[in-house]
Amino acid sequence: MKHIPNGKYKPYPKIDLPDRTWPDNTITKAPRWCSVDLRDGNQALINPMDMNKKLELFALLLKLGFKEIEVGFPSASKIEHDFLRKLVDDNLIPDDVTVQVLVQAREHLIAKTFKALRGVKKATVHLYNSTSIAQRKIVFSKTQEEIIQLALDGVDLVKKYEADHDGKIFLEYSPESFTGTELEFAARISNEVTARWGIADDRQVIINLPATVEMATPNIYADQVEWMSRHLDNRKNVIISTHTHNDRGTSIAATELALLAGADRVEGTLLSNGERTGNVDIITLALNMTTQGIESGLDFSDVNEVVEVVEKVTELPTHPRHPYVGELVYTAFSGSHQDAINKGLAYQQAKEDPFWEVPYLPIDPADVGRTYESIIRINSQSGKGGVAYILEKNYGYQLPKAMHPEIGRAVQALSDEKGRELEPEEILQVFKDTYFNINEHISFKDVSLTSDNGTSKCVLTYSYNGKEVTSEGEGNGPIDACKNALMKEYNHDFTIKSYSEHSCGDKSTAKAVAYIEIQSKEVLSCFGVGADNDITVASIKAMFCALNRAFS
Ligand SMILES: CC(=O)SCCNC(=O)CCNC(=O)[C@H](O)C(C)(C)COP(=O)(O)OP(=O)(O)OC[C@H]1O[C@@H](n2cnc3c(N)ncnc32)[C@H](O)[C@@H]1OP(=O)(O)O
Ligand SMILES: CC(C)C(=O)C(=O)O
Ligand SMILES: [Mg+2]
Repeated sequence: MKHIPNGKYKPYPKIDLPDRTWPDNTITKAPRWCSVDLRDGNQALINPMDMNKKLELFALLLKLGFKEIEVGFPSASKIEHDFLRKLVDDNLIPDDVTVQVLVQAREHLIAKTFKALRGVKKATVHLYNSTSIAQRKIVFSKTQEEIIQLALDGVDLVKKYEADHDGKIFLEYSPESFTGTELEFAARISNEVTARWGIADDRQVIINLPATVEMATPNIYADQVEWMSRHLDNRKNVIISTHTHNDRGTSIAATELALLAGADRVEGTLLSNGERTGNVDIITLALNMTTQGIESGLDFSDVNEVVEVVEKVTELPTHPRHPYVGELVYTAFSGSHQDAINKGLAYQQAKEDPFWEVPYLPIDPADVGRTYESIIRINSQSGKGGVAYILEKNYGYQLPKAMHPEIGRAVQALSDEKGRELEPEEILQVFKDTYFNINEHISFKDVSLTSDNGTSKCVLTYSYNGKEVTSEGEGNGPIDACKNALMKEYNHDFTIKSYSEHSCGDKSTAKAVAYIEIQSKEVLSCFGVGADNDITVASIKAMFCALNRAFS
């Protein structure tokens, strides 16, 4: 690895909180959710959304159940302004939804923001300024006092425009780049902001603690949130909000631990769209709660629709392994996983208690609008159980368990040869080639059967080495009678080791399928399959199939 100069990177300091309580807590209820897709998500896009895309995403967010939606930065550009106006003018904001707008502590921007908010019944004005050591020094060249003054000037301006606004205004304040800010300073500026706003029981304030850049392990963020929770004045009227980014890949963990540490509200996006590595993914957070039996308050019962809309408006693809929604997350390729899922699904279906205990699947795919059909796919890592599953679920063949290794080997030979995943049709073709499209030294032609006092009698016609033969036989059942008829001419001795049958298809197209396993001196086990409208004929065909496979 390239040499990195000593001291270029430094460890993030520990938080002095020896009596931290969050490690002993558990999440028992959902937080207040706020989507920032239309703002943080949008500002990070190669092509920011146009009006139609914003409207489509807004409609989706409402459908999912969001009650707080950051709709943009209306003072930033015409489209941001026009979108908010469109929502207001076309009456698209439901009464129980609060729209949120982001703004800097600058008068002309706050003035424009309130102009755009005209007619909004309930809005959160989200005021931010960076408080981090680096930004104070590099971007603003301001002292702590000057940065506090900047924030307080912003609060004064919001109050000034609030007075003329016909509707309810809530204040959200973000000490932006919180994770790069000394905790004492973050608490001080937040307390000055809430006091200047006039925090009270009927005038609560959202203090958002952004991991604008994720800089440390998630336990550190939890410590910071607990520390702030203890140091914020009038805590009962402060809504502590999280806003995590995913620079270190742990935004989900950081948010969950922050909830343990006392956060009340979560800002995030769908599928993690947002600056750089993205904002925290609300789908994952919410469905993590669902899998713990907690009502998330959001409806992710059709994740495919969510993915479709988000991919369309962001023009970004979704990783196939994205938690809960990726194309491959309800699919198992490897044999032991397939076997366990297969058994687990059967077990789950058979029991009355709803507790979900299917191995390898932390959530029932049906609960998020995904199907069982795609669960098991076949490649060279797959086992016999997966092959049997595909043949049963897709084509109705219920292969006896003892037959699984035989067909499993045939399918694996093909996937090894192809070096890729096999489609269900290719697996069916292997099945047909193995049991139906085979060389025949002996083939079934016709049978007539009678029964007399428990004895079956048959007249069996078949061709053997090119010659047509008709012979009679008796036995304790039709198959036994046919076997005895056959043995008068056929020169391979064999016994029938196992037999099973089932019907396949719906009433109008149903046919019988039979499986016969034979054994002889030369062959320990060989299966044959037969299908016919008549179950007895299907069984005889299965016997002929087994003989052809064993002795051709
Ligand atoms: C972490 C986040 O996601 S924060 C949100 C970031 N989102 C965006 O920036 C998207 C929308 N932003 C924009 O369109 C533009 O930046 C605007 C319209 C807001 C402002 O545009 P402009 O004034 O033309 O340019 P710009 O953003 O570069 O302004 C920088 C100035 O604002 C100051 N500034 C930056 N943030 C703030 C703030 N929160 N409060 C007050 N002043 C601020 C800077 O110190 C700088 O001051 P200087 O000109 O004295 O050096
Ligand atoms: C505006 C703020 C909250 C933000 O997006 C961030 O800090 O990441
Ligand atoms: Mg952000």
